[in-house]
Amino acid sequence: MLKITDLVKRYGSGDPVLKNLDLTIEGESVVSIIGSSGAGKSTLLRCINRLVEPTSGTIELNGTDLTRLRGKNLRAARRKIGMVFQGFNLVDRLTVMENVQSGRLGYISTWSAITRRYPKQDIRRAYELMERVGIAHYADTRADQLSGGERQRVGVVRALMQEPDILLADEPTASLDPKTSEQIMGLLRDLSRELKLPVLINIHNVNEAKEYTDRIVGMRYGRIIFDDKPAMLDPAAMEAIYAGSPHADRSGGPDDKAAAS
Ligand SMILES: Nc1ncnc2c1ncn2[C@@H]1O[C@H](COP(=O)(O)OP(=O)(O)OP(=O)(O)O)[C@@H](O)[C@H]1O
Repeated sequence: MLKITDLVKRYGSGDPVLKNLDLTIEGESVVSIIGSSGAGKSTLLRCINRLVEPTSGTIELNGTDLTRLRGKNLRAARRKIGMVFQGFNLVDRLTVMENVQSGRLGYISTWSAITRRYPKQDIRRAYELMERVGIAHYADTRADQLSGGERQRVGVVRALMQEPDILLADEPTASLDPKTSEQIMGLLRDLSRELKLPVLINIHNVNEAKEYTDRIVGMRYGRIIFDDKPAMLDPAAMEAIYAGSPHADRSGGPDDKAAAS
């Protein structure tokens, strides 16, 4: 369970960009965070894995307060947080298998990692996951030979190799065409169910949030102003979240066919 309490983030001496946020995510559920540009969605995700240092408040993952951890304990806790990125963050010149195995860094010895002598069980697990997402035949292919959707599948498998307790996805479909984008969202939803893994997705595409996630959290100016099932995201809620922001912010950008109501 992820339990965020009274989270504040201020960059430098400016106004807080996260203002006393409370958010709890239990069990296997797919939660999307929506909101206009600058609402604080990425900052929230980055506070959870401590890429950004929270100013105050607590972030508990299965009972451990992540905000208090340092050094070895922080590294151990981070292993339990899988991250999927908009730009995939793969190492292009490495193969798919090598990229996927980088999710095991921190679990295996430095020597094994440098010599790429991965433990048998890690190779077996990688193949299982790659089969599951349809990229096993690319195991020995360089990452830069793959399409965007395939690269994101590599990113997902790499995150799952960490045996995470939660998966965070920062605009995971923003670089993909609409069809591929839907496939990746469907995959994240299905994997959440199969692996009983909570997934938190920062997403601009409201239609995809409605279709593929169980719960929508709407942010505005650093606060959560909507937190409910997708069906409850009515025009009034949309207006509260997006009032005054450009149309593209409310839907999926220029490629999005049907604007959110
Ligand atoms: N490293 C930083 N230093 C200073 N201010 C920052 C930094 N990162 C983000 N901000 C500011 O914090 C606010 C929230 O930004 P954040 O990126 O979290 O919003 P967002 O909702 O994810 O936006 P987008 O959808 O455009 O990615 C913005 O005003 C932004 O300018």
